[in-house]
Amino acid sequence: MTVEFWWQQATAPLSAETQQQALERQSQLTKPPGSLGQLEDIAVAFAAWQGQVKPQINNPQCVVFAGDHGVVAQGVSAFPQAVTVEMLKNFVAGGAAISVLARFHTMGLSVVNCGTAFPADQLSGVIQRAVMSGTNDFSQQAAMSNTQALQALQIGAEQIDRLHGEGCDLFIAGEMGIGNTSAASCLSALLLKQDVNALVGPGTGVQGEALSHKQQILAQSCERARTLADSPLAALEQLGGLEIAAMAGAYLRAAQLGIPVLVDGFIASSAALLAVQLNAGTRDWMLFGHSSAEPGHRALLTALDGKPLVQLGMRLGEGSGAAVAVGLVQQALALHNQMATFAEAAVQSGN
Ligand SMILES: Cc1cc2ncn([C@H]3O[C@H](COP(=O)(O)O)[C@@H](O)[C@H]3O)c2cc1C
Ligand SMILES: O=C(O)c1cccnc1
Repeated sequence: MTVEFWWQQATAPLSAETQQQALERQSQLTKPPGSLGQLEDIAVAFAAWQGQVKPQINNPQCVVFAGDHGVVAQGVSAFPQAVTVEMLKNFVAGGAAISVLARFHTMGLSVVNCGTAFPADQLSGVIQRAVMSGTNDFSQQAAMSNTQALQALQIGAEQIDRLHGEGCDLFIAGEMGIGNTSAASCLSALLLKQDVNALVGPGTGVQGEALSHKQQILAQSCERARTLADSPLAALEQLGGLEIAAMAGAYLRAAQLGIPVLVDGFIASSAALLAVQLNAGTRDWMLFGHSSAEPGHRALLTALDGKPLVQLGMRLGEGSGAAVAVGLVQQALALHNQMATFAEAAVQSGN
């Protein structure tokens, strides 16, 4: 295959040898085979990723990518657009949900401005990478140009290059952007070739007539873009978001550099599907943190064949659903690494 774009380069290989050795170790631990369920699968996956029979996570990192959405002019969110930048301040000040969870798990947290409608360039502690002042209103025209889409994908890759240099061994992409359930719904509809109305949900709390209005605007937007979006990249340009593009770029580069990712909810999974459609090998490096209450998430998880670790009725984004699952991943590795074998504990094994 000719490589036209950076994301088409091969993703990192998995170690079949340490995967096999980890499976054998699981069969020798003092428990009935399979009794730790998905926790066993996580440990074996990390063994294959790290090329170590006893894998460890020492440096988990979360990056929240922020971007605004022109389509909010159509009244598709329950909150005003100014909240995107207001929340950027809150992330840095330590008061947002993801700030608390990052502290709780001793996980690094970075915040990247990919392009907001209100000024954010003076905010200290925010990595400034604005591509444009929020996307165009995609009910009327393409959300972004091809050049802007490529730039936004690159923002995510650049963050992974930085974190790889710092020894990151588990990555979470979070997002903030009023209106981004609309972008995620439309992008997913095109990528899944599904009716957008099956994917649209309340987001920040849009209900009743306002939800019908959101559905109508998003159906019109998909109709406008359908013939123009003849590739995953074109779908991103037509109906995506800057932060969604950056998340996809981050997933793509993480898979190339061999960093496992824990995917968050609906928005993150739309970026994950985009990444997998741009390079199928990206899927090999993904775990799924939770099942979001946003209805469209189920279709994305099905398409990605992802088994979420928890279902808590969360519908926040920011990377929060993946962050709560970090503790489960850490427990899976602790059990795998520290449990005694039948021989060590002098316990009789089954037949
Ligand atoms: C205070 C606040 C904090 C948030 N943190 C994440 N989101 C989430 O809600 C937004 C998407 O929902 P919609 O498409 O309905 O606007 C995104 O910013 C997402 O990250 C938030 C939303 C609000 C209001
Ligand atoms: O699941 C998500 O990512 C989500 C759901 C609602 C609002 N914001 C994000």
